[in-house]
Amino acid sequence: APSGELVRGAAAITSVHSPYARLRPIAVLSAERLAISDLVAAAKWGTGSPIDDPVRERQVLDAVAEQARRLGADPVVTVRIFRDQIEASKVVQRGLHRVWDADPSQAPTERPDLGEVRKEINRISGELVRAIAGSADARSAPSCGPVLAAAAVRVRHERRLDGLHTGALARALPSVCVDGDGGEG
Ligand SMILES: C=C(O[C@@H]1C=C(C(=O)O)C=C[C@H]1O)C(=O)O
Repeated sequence: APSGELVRGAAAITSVHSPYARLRPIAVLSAERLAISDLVAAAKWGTGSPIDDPVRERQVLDAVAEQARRLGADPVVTVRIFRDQIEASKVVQRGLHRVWDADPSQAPTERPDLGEVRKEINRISGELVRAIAGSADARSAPSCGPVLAAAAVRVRHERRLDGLHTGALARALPSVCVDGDGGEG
């Protein structure tokens, strides 16, 4: 039989309370938000709608701040993380538009409705606010950076992310850990 120590070690890794279990959903939801950004890019392609939409960004940031407050989480930290999520979405959109400009045969032939796509973004953003609110301990632990990086690598492999989406995922995450680039430290 495995030693008690081994069992406790495995339990610590697989527990829903482990730092990995707390941080992995942030990486997963960030990757999902970036996958939806492909649809945002398709919705805007050929319409003249700009990739940067500061009015919509303000709405997104105000909404997540309010959700964080309702959950008793820190709205300032939540907004900081979402500024990176938005930048990452624009990395994906610009990258795809560049590819489609260079080779129009790769461009989407159907145009999704931007309003519908944004409803999906809102849903994922709400889940992400919950994941942020539930991970305060893991985000302030010294292990946060390495654990989050491990989660991102795993998501990259599971979802077979291409270079564009891998780079964008890295752009989405630097403020998640309290001592990350966006932190006060
Ligand atoms: C995703 C969009 O593109 C950009 C990114 C946003 C986001 O990540 O929420 C919001 C507005 C745009 O600047 C969008 O227009 O909905």
